[in-house]
Amino acid sequence: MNREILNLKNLSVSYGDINILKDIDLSLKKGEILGIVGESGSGKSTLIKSIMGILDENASIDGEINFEGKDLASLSLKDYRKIKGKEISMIFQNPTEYFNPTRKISKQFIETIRSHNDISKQEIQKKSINTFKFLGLQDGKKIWNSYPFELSGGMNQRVAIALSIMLEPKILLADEPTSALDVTVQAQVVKELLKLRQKLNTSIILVTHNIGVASYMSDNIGVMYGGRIIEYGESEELINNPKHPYTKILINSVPVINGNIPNGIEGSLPNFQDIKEGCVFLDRCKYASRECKIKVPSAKYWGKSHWSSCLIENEEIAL
Ligand SMILES: Nc1ncnc2c1ncn2[C@@H]1O[C@H](COP(=O)(O)OP(=O)(O)OP(=O)(O)O)[C@@H](O)[C@H]1O
Repeated sequence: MNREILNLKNLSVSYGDINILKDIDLSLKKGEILGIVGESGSGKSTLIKSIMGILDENASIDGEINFEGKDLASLSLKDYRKIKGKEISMIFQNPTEYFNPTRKISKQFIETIRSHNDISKQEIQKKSINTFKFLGLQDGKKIWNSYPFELSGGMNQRVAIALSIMLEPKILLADEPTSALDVTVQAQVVKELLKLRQKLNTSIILVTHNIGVASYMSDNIGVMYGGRIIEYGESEELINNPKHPYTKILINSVPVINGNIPNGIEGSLPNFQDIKEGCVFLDRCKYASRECKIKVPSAKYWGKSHWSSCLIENEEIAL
């Protein structure tokens, strides 16, 4: 059994007076890929930014982020900096957030790697070109000497992935890593992330709005709604046997080749400032009862690790 590498306990995050993440409990094992799915605005980025220690200045954090025996939420910025980028690294949705457009790739790699490790420029160049190759980028020398604007979006994303794995992080946080790319490049990036896990046993948290991508890649999936995890389980089990009405809607909204075009998801997420008591999915749930208005559902277990938080008896919820 692989050991646990990250454990979030009662993690809550607020921006000013507005609470966004509420009581998140999650665990990640060595070599595990955990998918976090939900619509835009459900709090997915806030979750991984809090693990990476890059929340905006107006954010406050409560609860624990335990990484190899240290609670990251209580570390000083200086100690956090030693971990982030090296032991925990992140791939952004848009590689332009990563690179400075006016500086060559080589300079940016050397600077980032040297801020953590004392290795020579030649060694960094050699390792970078090998990492480019590992990610299917053949012309490594040319890329090394390029500016980001000279590379395509797909190439930039893979070079950004190369930089984030150069120091062989134990955890890789991937925030919609494929959504800015065209479909063929998306498939390549997904394959490379899987290869990375296979080669280095890296643990990955993959944030995506696409439950199809999450189910293909992840061992376990957490479904996020209104800043809460509302269902969690082993991927295949969760996809084949969803329990929360929102998970069922999300699964039905995935386009199927040669199948019906899904209708999308009716309604919109609640405003965070309006979430008070009761179930967070209340306004969009056609099964909601009076009890759902006043009671926050606790986790109901359907198997060893599969749980959902919903008060409605599951037989009543049609797929
Ligand atoms: N610095 C901030 N100050 C105030 N509110 C913020 C800040 N950053 C994010 N939010 C709010 O937090 C909520 C959750 O945003 P978040 O980006 O985590 O969601 P998301 O699920 O990742 O969405 P997306 O897929 O669009 O990135 C949103 O309502 C957003 O407006």
